[in-house]
Amino acid sequence: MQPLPLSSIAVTHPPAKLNLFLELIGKRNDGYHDIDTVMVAIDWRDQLRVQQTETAGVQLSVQWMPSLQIIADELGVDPESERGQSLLGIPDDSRNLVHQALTRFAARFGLTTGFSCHLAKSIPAGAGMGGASSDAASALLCAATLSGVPHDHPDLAVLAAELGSDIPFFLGNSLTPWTAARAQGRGERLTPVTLSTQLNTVVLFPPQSLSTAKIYSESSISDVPQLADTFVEALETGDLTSITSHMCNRLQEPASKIAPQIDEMLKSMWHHGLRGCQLTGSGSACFGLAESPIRASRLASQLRSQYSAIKQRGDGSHADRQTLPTARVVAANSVLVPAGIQVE
Ligand SMILES: C[C@@](CO)(OP(=O)(O)O)[C@H](O)COP(=O)(O)OP(=O)(O)OC[C@H]1O[C@@H](n2ccc(N)nc2=O)[C@H](O)[C@@H]1O
Ligand SMILES: Nc1ncnc2c1ncn2[C@@H]1O[C@H](COP(=O)(O)OP(=O)(O)O)[C@@H](O)[C@H]1O
Repeated sequence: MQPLPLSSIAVTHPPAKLNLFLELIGKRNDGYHDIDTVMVAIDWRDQLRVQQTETAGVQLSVQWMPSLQIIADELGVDPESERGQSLLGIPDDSRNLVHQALTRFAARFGLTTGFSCHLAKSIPAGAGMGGASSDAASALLCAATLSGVPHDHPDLAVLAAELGSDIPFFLGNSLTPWTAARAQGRGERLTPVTLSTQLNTVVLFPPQSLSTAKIYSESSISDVPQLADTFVEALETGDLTSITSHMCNRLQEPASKIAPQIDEMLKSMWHHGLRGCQLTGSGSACFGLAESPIRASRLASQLRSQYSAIKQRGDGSHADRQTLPTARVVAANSVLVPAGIQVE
């Protein structure tokens, strides 16, 4: 495949993910955990635009969609405050996984050119929704598209696994994209899972981001870990009752101890009629399943109005908003990974 002209811009919409099942199998010598997890990609997306540049290096700009202030208001935080910064501050330098992915890609494929990219965020950070990992996988695929590297080049999977445990899931399989996959080992050993029906979810993100490393370090491994086999069979039947009765997330307990609002959110989600309500990944976002897209959007608006009613009852001052329970509420259905790439 030939490299595209430098004027070409690759555009894609990295999806978030939810862990429908997550069990800790054991502690590894490299400090990671052996896990057995089943992830599904959902239609809550960032937007990434990548262009090649004549000069080497990576320039990255980042913004929140639709705007930082609107997202901060939804979360009830002051974007200038320390809390707002820790929740909404996304690095635009080598700390960003997109920057790291493009830098490693250029080195691995011996490029003399560089990349300029713009990342528009919608997926909350520190939510357990894999936002950074999904952006990094999309950055690798955009770079491959622009520089004429086939999407099934084995070095892309190597780079993904080096960059993070969740990135191989989002890299997907360009020949047969998947909606859900079982991830074992650190998360790099993937087995596609057939979803016989679309999953309709409602996701709540409270104004609190959690450190993946800290949640893992506070977790404990069961004497009898459950494997995901039975859950995968349930998923393949598409029967919601069977699916929800086999869902689990071993990281929910340590996360709830650190962020007690998680238990409140889950109680409210069950009360509204969502099913299989649980934490995703290392949190802090929680999700539940609904019988249809219509019901998911109806339950999402009920939860949204419940939160805004609570906010209204406050005196509206910054201090008051900092303590009121708030959350971003989104209805999203399952989608394919990798996300498609358009070239402008
Ligand atoms: C928890 C999960 C579940 O899907 O997702 P998130 O909650 O991050 O979205 C993943 O295991 C996170 O994958 P990822 O976010 O890529 O983690 P990494 O950057 O590779 O690792 C961050 C830290 O988490 C811990 N870690 C991660 C993966 C793993 N299998 N065992 C671990 O103990 C390690 O302390 C590691 O240093
Ligand atoms: N492209 C990115 N988008 C969001 N956060 C990023 C990105 N690159 C690096 N980060 C950093 O990664 C952390 C959030 O990672 P993310 O994958 O969104 O959360 P989680 O691992 O909980 O799913 C934050 O500390 C953030 O500063």
